[in-house]
Amino acid sequence: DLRKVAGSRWMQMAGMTYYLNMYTKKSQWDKPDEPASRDDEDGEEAPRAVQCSHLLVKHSGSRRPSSWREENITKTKEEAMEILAEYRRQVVDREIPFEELAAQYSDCSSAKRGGDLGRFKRGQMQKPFEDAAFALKVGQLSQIVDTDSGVHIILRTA
Ligand SMILES: N=C(N)NCCC[C@H](NC(=O)[C@@H]1CCC/C1=C/[C@H](COP(=O)(O)O)NC=O)C(N)=O
Repeated sequence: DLRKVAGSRWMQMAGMTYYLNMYTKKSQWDKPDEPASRDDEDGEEAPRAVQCSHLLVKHSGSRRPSSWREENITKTKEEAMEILAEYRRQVVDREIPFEELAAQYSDCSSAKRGGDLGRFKRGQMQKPFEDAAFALKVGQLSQIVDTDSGVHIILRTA
């Protein structure tokens, strides 16, 4: 019954007939026959907390279209995406270190720390950011991530 399954950190989603591993956030149709494991498919343990740096480019649709860099941010979301895609290319092609670009161009106050947000657990950051961050391996750079703050690239550092 549900309690026994849930007790083993699997959760049957109400009304649906699939099971969610509360550690890895992976879901499956068939009822699990053993307690949920922390390890995901490639044996990596699902982290409880991650440390990330990010480079945020805000736009006119951002929840707070203002930053230390620019009092009143009016660029469109499309323009922000183009700008951020170029920053991402410079990082991938190792033209400029991530920290340097974040320090100079990120619209988040974390720019002062090269984009470092410190360690955080699930439940602290906006969901799209959290999901992207927790899917990264240490040292990996995300694709462009869209939140109410604007558009970001995320580097997992620990
Ligand atoms: N725990 C740490 N270090 N700080 C608390 C973070 C709170 C969290 N923030 C975010 O989710 C945005 C997206 C990822 C980073 C982030 C930074 C925002 C972006 O700028 P804003 O849209 O706020 O002007 N600036 C600060 O909060 C939230 N739940 O709103």
